[in-house]
Amino acid sequence: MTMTADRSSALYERALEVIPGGVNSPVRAFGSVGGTPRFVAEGEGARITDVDGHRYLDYVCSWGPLILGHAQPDIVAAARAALERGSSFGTPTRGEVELAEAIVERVPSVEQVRLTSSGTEAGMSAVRLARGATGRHKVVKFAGHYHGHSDALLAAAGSGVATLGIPGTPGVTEGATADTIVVPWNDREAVEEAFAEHGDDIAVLACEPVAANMGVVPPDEGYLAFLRGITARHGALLLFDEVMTGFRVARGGAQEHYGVTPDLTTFGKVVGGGFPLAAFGGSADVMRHLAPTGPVYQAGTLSGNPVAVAAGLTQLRLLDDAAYKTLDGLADRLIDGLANAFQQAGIGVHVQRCASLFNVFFADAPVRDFAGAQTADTERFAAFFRGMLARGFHLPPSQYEAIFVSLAHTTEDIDATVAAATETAAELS
Ligand SMILES: Cc1ncc(COP(=O)(O)O)c(C=O)c1O
Ligand SMILES: N[C@H](C=O)CCC(=O)O
Repeated sequence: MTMTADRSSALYERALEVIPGGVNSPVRAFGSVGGTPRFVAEGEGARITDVDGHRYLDYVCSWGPLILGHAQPDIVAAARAALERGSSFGTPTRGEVELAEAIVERVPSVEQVRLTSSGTEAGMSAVRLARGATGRHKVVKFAGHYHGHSDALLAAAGSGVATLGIPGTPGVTEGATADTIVVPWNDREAVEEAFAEHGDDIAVLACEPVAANMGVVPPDEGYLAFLRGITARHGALLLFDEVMTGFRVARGGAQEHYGVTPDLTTFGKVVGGGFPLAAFGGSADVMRHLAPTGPVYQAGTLSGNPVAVAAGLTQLRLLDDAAYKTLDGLADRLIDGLANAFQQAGIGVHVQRCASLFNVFFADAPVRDFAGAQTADTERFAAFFRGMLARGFHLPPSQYEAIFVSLAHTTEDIDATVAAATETAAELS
């Protein structure tokens, strides 16, 4: 069970000299679980191999995009063919139109869509558009929800901000968040109070329809419909950040799963097929405010990059109803197995989920909001993470993140994961 990580450690030492914290996104550091991040040499299907030659069953899947697994042959072929035709043109291509049509067809609330290179850009642009379209200033967001790292949305954020316990980010001025109102998730009264006080000036209420950057915390029954109602009554826009949930929890995302229609939606991860591509969209009436049609400026040198577009389009086309059924079935099997493993070990956990999006909270009670997530036992999560890594299972290195299964995982993989979790849980008890 002792695994040497000599080459990963050596690369990490080199990285620490030239890259802040040795990583290009904070969640990749093993900050809250201890040890050295594994430097990956290659991935295939559900597995990655690190530079020391160890193979891991991967449950990070690039933090969500790789819903079909690593180096999926159709995606590789589509990206390669696109690359051979040219990597970027800075002028429109057919693929962009086809990807926009594919999104619009799957997500009825979206009549028009603009492609960006990251979820952060999509969220930032959607908020700017909401402000421009309504002529209002304020944004309501939820504690523990993460919409990327643009200044106005970084207040009380989840993901790495939560993992590292960063209270507020230096460099984000008070002015930048002065119009951001943060409320607790699943709390109706707090939202009502925010609208009672600022209703005339709220441009947009943004949420992850399933919170998945503070662990996975689904909305209480009827909560999304409540948000739809109150925003509509006050003339504010409702923004669903479906960067995580889009094309994962259902073909049409969380809005299809819960039957609630937002005004604006952001996408990322799955829509880019593992390449830097994201998007935001909404009704034509709202989207017409964007330049060049309207005055709200938004742009990007590599937006709609043809290689990323080819990969994303191929991935979306492969995700039919049967694919989601299979994915949810794999998640069912894993979730049941994990719950049993911890029950046998006498360890209290709550495995929270929406479709195939889930995580394990070491907590006595279900988690409904960020404050609840913060009371879960992160030390125990870290010990579980280390036990699983040593057995060849690569989980996200934080309880504030979701665990991702892909269609490349097999039932045998899931059963092997459950067996490893059973051993690890027995060690923890
Ligand atoms: C829900 C959500 N929104 C936005 C983002 C930001 O996307 P990106 O990392 O591509 O900037 C992420 C992930 O990082 C996310 O999970
Ligand atoms: N939780 C983040 C997004 O989903 C993880 C990705 C990152 O920030 O690197």
